[in-house]
Amino acid sequence: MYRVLITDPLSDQGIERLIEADDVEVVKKTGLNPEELLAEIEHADALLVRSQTKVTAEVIQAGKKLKAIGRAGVGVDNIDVAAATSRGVVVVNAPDGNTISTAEHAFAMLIALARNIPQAYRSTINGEWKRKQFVGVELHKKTLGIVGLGRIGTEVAKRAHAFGMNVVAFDPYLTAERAKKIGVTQATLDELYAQADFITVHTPLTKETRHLINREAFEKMKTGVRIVNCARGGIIDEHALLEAIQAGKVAGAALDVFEQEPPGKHPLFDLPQVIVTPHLGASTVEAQENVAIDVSEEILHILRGEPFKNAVNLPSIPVELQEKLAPYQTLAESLGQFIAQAAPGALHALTVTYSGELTELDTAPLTRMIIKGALSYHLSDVNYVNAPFLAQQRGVNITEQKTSQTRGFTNLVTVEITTDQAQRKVSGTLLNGLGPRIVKVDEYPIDVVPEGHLLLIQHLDQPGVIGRVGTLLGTRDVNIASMQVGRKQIGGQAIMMLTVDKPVSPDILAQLAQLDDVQSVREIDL
Ligand SMILES: NC(=O)C1=CN([C@@H]2O[C@H](COP(=O)(O)OP(=O)(O)OC[C@H]3O[C@@H](n4cnc5c(N)ncnc54)[C@H](O)[C@@H]3O)[C@@H](O)[C@H]2O)C=CC1
Ligand SMILES: O=C(O)CCC(=O)C(=O)O
Repeated sequence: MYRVLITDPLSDQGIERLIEADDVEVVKKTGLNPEELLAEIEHADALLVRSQTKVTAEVIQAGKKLKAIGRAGVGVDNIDVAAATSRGVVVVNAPDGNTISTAEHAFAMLIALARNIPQAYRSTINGEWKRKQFVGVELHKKTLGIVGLGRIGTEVAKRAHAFGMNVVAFDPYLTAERAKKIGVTQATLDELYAQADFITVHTPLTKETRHLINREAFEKMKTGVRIVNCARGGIIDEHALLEAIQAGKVAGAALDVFEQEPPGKHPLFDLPQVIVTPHLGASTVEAQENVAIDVSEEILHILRGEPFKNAVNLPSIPVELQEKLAPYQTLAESLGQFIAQAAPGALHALTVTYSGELTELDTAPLTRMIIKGALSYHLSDVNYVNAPFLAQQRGVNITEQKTSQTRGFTNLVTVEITTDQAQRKVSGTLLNGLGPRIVKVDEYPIDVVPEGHLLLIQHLDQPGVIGRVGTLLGTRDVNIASMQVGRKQIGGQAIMMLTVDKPVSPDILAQLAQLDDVQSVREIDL
């Protein structure tokens, strides 16, 4: 039974799938203080949050069983993703479910800002009738500058077109084709600042975007510009904004998000040109249901070991690619496990070479499986999420390459490692209908199913050696299920690969290594 802890208010309809799942126990505990959260997380297999819960490294560390953290929404700045990655915890979000709601909110803020709606409302209900004071401006024929043309920025652009606005956009990942398709003019930031009557930001908060809109940026803008931030507090330098409004450079600002949330009493709130909402972008019935459904499904997939798509700390893999790579996953992981056990010493470098039909595919996920397999021999707690991170942390040099040399196989994966004591190579293939096979160790051709208990014996190709190995194992009650011998030339170096029915004890391994013509013995458990 998986325990899923929910610590922020989520839509009840949205989490129905979790509640109804036979293998899940849902524990809802909102408003926990940090100590209570540390106590609760200890027993949780997954944690589900919105933006209130601060999922710190300490919380992740305390989650001994934690496998997944789900964010019902987009921004994961309340989660220490690096800490989750190093602990091998998958972080998933729900990036699509609140796009429309947030775009609509940004647009509502834009209109409210242009027409002074909140200020006029407050004045009117206070008994005033100040029609002259609240004269606004039209959006029609004005230029809207969008910084960040992702999901939400794009939806805002569509709405701006409906209002007859010209749209200029800056996004480092915006291509000319996409700009054309959306109907926006691609601009540099400086061009956008120089042209825009309204600016709305829709980027994540990153090192690059923190205080992107700062004093220098305001100086480059048109006098009378109006600014909207429904993305993340901190993208706009609030102090610089305050100065720019006081100086008359900025005519108004609409803010849904703040550097500190909740912001408490903020000097910006004393300015009549500033309108605010308490981080309401995603607060619609629809968005909350959508994100809760999406993230609940992702959590179920992760806990059940099924494919999932919205991981923040894993590269996203299109479903068609996942389907094509799925049959190779066992092969990849067992090649990693095999090679790590086949060579003594600390791993320094690992090179993976793909050939045949695999050269057509994005094989990065398979390399990740191979690294996971290789590291799991030396490290506990290594998984698909943290494997590359752990390898990098230990200075293991990972290389992935592709070659057209198929050596007669329709697909071939070769893993080569260098340790401080040895170099070894193993190649495997996926045989149609028969599953994974190890087809080569170093330069010796063999044909072995990569599973169970294996003995890899390096020896001289001399009469009697196979018999001596068989006799020793027989007298020590170790049954040999299969044996393969590979050699390059008669009487030269050779390898023997045996599949045995049970683990072999260290003293038997030592006796095997003492046999005449036997050079080395490695036990491999797959
Ligand atoms: N107020 C609220 O309640 C909500 C806020 N958000 C926030 O809105 C923001 C946008 O969300 P989405 O559109 O879903 O994300 P997205 O990932 O689809 O789009 C973000 C875009 O920003 C661009 N970008 C990144 N760095 C940039 C830079 N330095 N300059 C210009 N563009 C840059 C990216 O290329 C990307 O196209 C996020 O910060 C998210 O957390 C999202 C939902 C609700
Ligand atoms: O959960 C919320 O309402 C916040 C939504 C948000 O900011 C996001 O999805 O990035």
